[in-house]
Order: sequence, then C-alpha cells, then structure tokens
Amino acid sequence: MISVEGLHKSFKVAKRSTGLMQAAKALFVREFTEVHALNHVSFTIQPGEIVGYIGPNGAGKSTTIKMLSGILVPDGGTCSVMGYTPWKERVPYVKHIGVVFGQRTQLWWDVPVMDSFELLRDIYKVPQKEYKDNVELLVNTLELHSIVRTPVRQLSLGQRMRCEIAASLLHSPQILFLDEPTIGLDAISKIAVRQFIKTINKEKGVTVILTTHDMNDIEALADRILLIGKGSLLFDGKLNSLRSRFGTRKTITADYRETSIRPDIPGTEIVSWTPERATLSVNTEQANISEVIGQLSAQVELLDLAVEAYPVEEIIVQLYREYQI
Ligand SMILES: Nc1ncnc2c1ncn2[C@@H]1O[C@H](COP(=O)(O)OP(=O)(O)OP(=O)(O)O)[C@@H](O)[C@H]1O
Repeated sequence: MISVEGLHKSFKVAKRSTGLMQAAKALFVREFTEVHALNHVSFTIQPGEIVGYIGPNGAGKSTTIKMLSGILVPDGGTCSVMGYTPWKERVPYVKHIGVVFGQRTQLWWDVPVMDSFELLRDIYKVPQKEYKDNVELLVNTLELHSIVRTPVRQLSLGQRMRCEIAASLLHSPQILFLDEPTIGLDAISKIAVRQFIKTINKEKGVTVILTTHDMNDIEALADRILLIGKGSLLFDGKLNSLRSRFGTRKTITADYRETSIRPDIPGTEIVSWTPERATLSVNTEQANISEVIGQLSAQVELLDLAVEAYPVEEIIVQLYREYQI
C-alpha cells in the first residue's frame, strides 16, 4: 500500500548571530547550514497495518509524514501510496488519505465545527448518504455532540483534537496519517482516541501511520515500529520482538528513607534517582531479582518496593541509547 524508497530531504537554514552589527552584516552576506532532515529512508507498509513512527525531536518524522501526504517534495527518492506519487498527484490522491497534524488545524477557526465538516464534504465531494453516516458515527464515537456547534477558536485543545480526527475521516479514507494525535489530551480523551483508532482500523481496515512521543499510544496501538533518528531509519520491526529482546529486563522502583547514596548493584542500571526514590533496570540474565532486592535493602532503608516487567517507554529509551540518538 505504501512503498518508500530512498527518500531524502535537506533544508538550508540561515545562520544568524546575535547583535546589531551581525544583523546588519547578514543583510549583505548570508551564511547557510544544511540540515539533513531525511537520509535515504526506505520502508513498505501493508494494508491494515498500524505503524508507530517514532524517534526523538528533530528526527525527521513530520518531514516524512508531510511527504507521504503530498505537502512536501523530497530532494530525491520515490514514494508510491496506493499507486500515487503523493506530491505529484495531490488532487486525486488526497481523496484516499486522512491527515491529522496535532499542532495544526484543518478546521476553519471562526465557524462552528459542523460548518467546517460541511465545507470538507464539498471539497472532497463526499456523497450525502456516506457523509451523513460518517458524521453520525464520528460524532457518537468521539463524543462530539456538545461541541459541533461551537466555533473552533472556542474549543479546548482536547476538544479540537477530537474534531480534527473526525474531520480527517469524513471522506472515508483508506489511510490515516496521524502526527501526534494525542498531544495535549487528558487521560480519558487519550483512551477514547486510541480506542477509536483501533476501531476504525479493525472495522474499516484503515491503515494507520502514527507519530507520537507518547509510548502508551505505541503500546496500545502499534504492532510495528519504525524508529528514525537523525534522518535515518534505524529499526523496523514488531513491538513484540523488541519486548522479547528486552524481556530479560525488569524494573525495580524503590522508595527509601532520604539518603545521598545511589544504589550500586551489579547487573543493574539506574534509570532515575532522587534522594527518596530510585528506579533500577535489572538484567535478569546477570542478576537475580531477590539478590538485587537484598543488596538494595543493605544499601538504603527501604520503605516500599515494586517490581515490574520492562515498560515500553524504557524499551524505547534503550533503543535510543543503543542507536545513540
Ligand atoms: N521548513 C524547514 N526548514 C528548515 N529546517 C527544517 C524544516 N522542517 C524541518 N526542518 C529540520 O529538519 C529536521 C527534522 O524535522 P522534523 O520536523 O521532521 O522532526 P520530527 O521528528 O517531526 O521532530 P519532533 O518530534 O520535534 O516533532 C529538524 O532538524 C528540523 O529542524
């Protein structure tokens, strides 16, 4: 469904020093640096997949999504989505995709949400019956009843995000690009949005490409992860295979009486530390959990303790460390 081959993109960024003299100089002589946002990235995505596209800030995620949705032209490489080259055949192509950029809006700021929906129906030429069914489904499942008559500028971020997701699906796209869809949502809205994404994937077979910094989104939704760092694709695989790779790890969170001692135990790594709480990552192939707890209680005065399987968040941190990004 999506085939990306050797996509690359660099941006020229003007170098500017501070100060009046430097600003005056910059009027005549401009210096540039080149940022390699994407470095020959290749991958394929099959219909019906939910793929988590992750990486640290500035890794190149949004740049990729912009290319896949046709709003940015690469310097080189090819991309075929449902047989279209997104940036060349934008008009017929956009009928097949939905896009949500968490940081931007596709809704008209000053008009009620429902008016935006109707404008989008006209733009995408959605047949009346399909539009009516979709609005009903989206309003019900995303709980928009009380907000669709409100102008967008009066909505909270979370309310707007739910409307954005609905707007992106009015024309029944087969592919949904979500760039940070749960940014700024409260815990209940996050769960509702995740549940909704799962439902449209399962029931309507919508393929989803999701960028997020929220690892709970990844855990709840993505079977497969694409990891990008400094513009290069570093890992492409199943979340489960990562889990089994890091399955030899467990996390111990210990609360203790205030101390300046940082626990030092062979076979463990400190994930976080404060004078009253430490989180340790234990490699169970190198250290026995009960021995670690024994050593820990010899070093600090334990008040409470929890042992957990390795959380996805930590798996991703380990991956970032492994790839030095
Ligand atoms: N229009 C632009 N002009 C100049 N540089 C840009 C532009 N867009 C992106 N970049 C640079 O390209 C790199 C990749 O940016 P991109 O927005 O794709 O990162 P990202 O992975 O989405 O990051 P984040 O998680 O912070 O949103 C960054 O170094 C960024 O500064």
